[in-house]
Formats: sequence, structure tokens, C-alpha cells
Amino acid sequence: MASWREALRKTRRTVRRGLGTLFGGGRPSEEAVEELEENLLAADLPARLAMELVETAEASGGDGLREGIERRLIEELGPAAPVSWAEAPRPMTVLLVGANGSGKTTTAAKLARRAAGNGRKPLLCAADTFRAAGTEQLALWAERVGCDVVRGQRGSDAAAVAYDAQQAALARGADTLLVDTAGRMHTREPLMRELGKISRALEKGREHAPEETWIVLDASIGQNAVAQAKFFHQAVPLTGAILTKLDGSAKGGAVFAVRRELGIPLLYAGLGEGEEDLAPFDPESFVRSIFEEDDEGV
Ligand SMILES: Nc1nc2c(ncn2[C@@H]2O[C@H](COP(=O)(O)OP(=O)(O)OP(=O)(O)O)[C@@H](O)[C@H]2O)c(=O)[nH]1
Repeated sequence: MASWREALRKTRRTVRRGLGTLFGGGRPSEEAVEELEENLLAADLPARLAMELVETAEASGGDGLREGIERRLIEELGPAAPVSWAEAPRPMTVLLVGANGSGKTTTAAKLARRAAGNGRKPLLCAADTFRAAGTEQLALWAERVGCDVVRGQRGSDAAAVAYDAQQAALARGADTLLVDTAGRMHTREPLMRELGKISRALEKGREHAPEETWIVLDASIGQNAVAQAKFFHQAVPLTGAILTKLDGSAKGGAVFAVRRELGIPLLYAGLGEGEEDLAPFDPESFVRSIFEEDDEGV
């Protein structure tokens, strides 16, 4: 599995660029503090938070500055909120939603693998009825992670496919249904309404379903992910967020806006394209990987 440090290389470089001796002890120079401010904003930290850290640096005598900043940021993210697969209800349905290409299909497969690794019996549902390729891709992933998949006909009703998959899960004794939906632009109202329809179809099939509705957000779009997620939240109440492609993004600071403004737990982070590259979101590993010097001194 990709490590946090490896994955957050781009964000770390953005944050640490040109900081020289800022974290080396000694009173920070004005230039170094200015550089810090620019870097934090470039890494897409919310401006409010960046200002606060700059003030901390200005007031600091230098000693323990990095540790102080890290502590503040870890506190800002709040405690980790890991998914407890052992304690989660059985059966459980998880609806995955998000924009085009945000990483839903890949994440669905990664989650199936995790669920299976934690003693559950997952079933994947391809409720993307727009693109045959989308369904095909999930089927390939399912094979790779050794999980069954239920798919609908192209052009069929996504809500009906999800309903049938839930019945199939009950019939086959699968306790964790992961429903992969088609990617959609948050501004396309009919498509957003379809999410509500899928969710209601699941509830019709089984009371309390879907137990979870998780949004899959692409970290490379930075804080724009927040606005996007708010539209989805209106269409279907979200219970958690997964941030993908942190490894390809220099805008990892967006995590703070996502956490604070959405008010839903950050469950997992996508740290690579492989089936194992999904890590329970860990505020401490995240923050430390951004500020700690790496082997190349950056
Ligand atoms: N580097 C990296 N790439 C990722 C991650 N998650 C997904 N991807 C890549 O992002 C691309 C899109 O992923 P998909 O899973 O197909 O996205 P999707 O949301 O299902 O796409 P649509 O169904 O078309 O909306 C693929 O090339 C994935 O390999 C991640 O955490 N890190």
C-alpha cells in the first residue's frame, strides 16, 4: 500500500518550497513567513487557517514552530473516524456518489476488498447504466478483488438495478452491498434527482437502506470539492466522504475545508491507483506527511 509520506509528496513540496530554515529553530524571517503564507494558500489550505498559522509563525521564537503548526492542524481535523466493518450493520448497503471521474468505481472495488478483508461478504453493484464501459470497468475490478458483481442493462433504470442488486445481496447472503453510481455533474438537476430515486428504491427494498451514502471527491480539484459535495448533500444526505487522488494532488490542504465545511466524517483517502491504495483517513499521518522533511530534504 502506498504510504502517506509517498502519496503526499506533491502537497509537501508545495508547502515546504523555499522555506529554508523556517523550521530549523531561530526567529523566522519576514520573507520566510511570507513564503509560508503563499505556500499554504498554494496547497489550498483555507485562507482563514493559513492566516492563523502565519500569525503563529510571526509570534514564534522559532523553537517548536513546526510541531505547533502540526498540532493545530491535527486538532482542526478532529479525531479519526474509521469505518468499523466488524460493527457495521449486517446487511448494509453503501451508496457511492460523486462527479465524473472522481474515482467511484476504483474506490468501490477498494472498499469491497477491505470489507472482505474484515470478514464481510461484499457484493458490488454497477448502477452506472449510461456507459457500458463504466459497468465493464467495475466488472474487471470485481474480478481482480474476487467479489461478485451485479449489473444492469445499458440504458435501464439505475434505481431498478440498485433495487435488484439489494434483493440479490439478500438472496446470496452478501452482507455488504456497494452501489457504484454513474458520475454526474452537480449542476445537472435531473441527474441529481436520479440519486434520490436510487436511494428511495434501496429503502423500498429494505428498511433503513442505504445505511451509508458516501461521496467520492477528487482531491486534485482542491476546495472546489466542497461546493460540489454540497450539491450532492442536497440530493441525498451524505454520511461520509472519501478523498481520492491525494497522491496526484498538490492541493492536499483542501482536506481542511472538506472536513470543516461539510460536517461529515472523512473516512478514507485514495493514495494511489492500486487496489490496496485506500487508507483510513488519519489526521496525524496526513498532517505530519505534509510538514516533515523527506529524505531529499524537501
Ligand atoms: N492516483 C490515483 N488515481 C486514482 C485514485 N482513485 C481513482 N484513480 C484514477 O482515477 C481515474 C478515474 O477513476 P474511476 O474509478 O473510473 O472514476 P469514476 O468516478 O468511477 O468515473 P465515472 O464513472 O466515469 O464517473 C482512474 O484512472 C483511476 O485509476 C487515487 O486514489 N489515486
